[in-house]
Amino acid sequence: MKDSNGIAIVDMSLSAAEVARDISQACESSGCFHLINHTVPPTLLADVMKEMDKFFSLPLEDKQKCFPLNPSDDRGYSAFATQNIAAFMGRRNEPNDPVEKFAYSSPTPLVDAYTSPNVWPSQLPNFRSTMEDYFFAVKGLTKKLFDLFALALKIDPEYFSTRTTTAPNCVKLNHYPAMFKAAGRFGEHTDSCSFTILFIDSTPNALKIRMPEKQEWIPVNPQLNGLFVNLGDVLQRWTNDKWLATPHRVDGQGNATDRKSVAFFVMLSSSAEIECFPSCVGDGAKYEPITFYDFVQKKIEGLQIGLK
Ligand SMILES: O=C(O)CCC(=O)C(=O)O
Ligand SMILES: [Fe+2]
Repeated sequence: MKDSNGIAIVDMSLSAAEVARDISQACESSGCFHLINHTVPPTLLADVMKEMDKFFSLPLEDKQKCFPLNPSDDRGYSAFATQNIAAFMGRRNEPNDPVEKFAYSSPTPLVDAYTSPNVWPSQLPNFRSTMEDYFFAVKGLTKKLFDLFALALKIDPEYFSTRTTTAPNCVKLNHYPAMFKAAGRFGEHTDSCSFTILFIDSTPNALKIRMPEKQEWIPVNPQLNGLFVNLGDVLQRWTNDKWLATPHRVDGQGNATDRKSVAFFVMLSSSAEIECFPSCVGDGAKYEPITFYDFVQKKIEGLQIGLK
């Protein structure tokens, strides 16, 4: 099944074998798919949007009380236009992204080199519990997806669980205020994690992915109560480029409306080695094994990452 723009729709109510087949086709051809009939309740999705609205509507000084204790921690509030995804991807001359964010990680403390403490607003009685419920609901979905990936790739499902025990999965709430000019909202990038589960609002033609075949940018318009999954660099590397990390960006269309999205980045434990799956090595692995921690550090430093 595909949407009107040709993006795969994976229906989780089908049999595991059928879902694994559809995921496999989508990941090989574009690295992304809509997910419908997943396990995250629509009422929770609606509550997340409601609480986000309340948070981003707070006066700036209240949001600033949620700055992380250590400024380099990716937690709590990041003010409007203070981050630059293009620089992270090695492009130095693009403006900061016109977005403000709130980031948090697992409600249960983890011992992992990437973990830093969550920060919560004190003014909103339901914000923290809603976001924690969302974390656990999506975490449960990631476990199901990992099992389906294992089926699709003919590997032991334990492969993923042993490498994600202390993974500092991170949720980012993104708020793009309305703007009356046609500037892009979030620059082109691939995510540095294994995969991302995105929950986007209904602003049309904002998020775009680049389809590998014709290199054209295709809009991602959400399915009703659906989620959108895009693979990150780690799954591409794990699969020796059989599955693709999807380049994506948020365009200026729809800028006249306020836009919100929620990204759940599915990470690995920092010390986990990323090594090509035996079932994908074929004529030889293209990449050296590397720990997840080193992989991300090297991406930040803009280095070639262990290409053979
Ligand atoms: O806002 C969006 O739809 C995409 C955000 C995104 O790509 C990211 O946070 O990595
Ligand atoms: Fe992204």
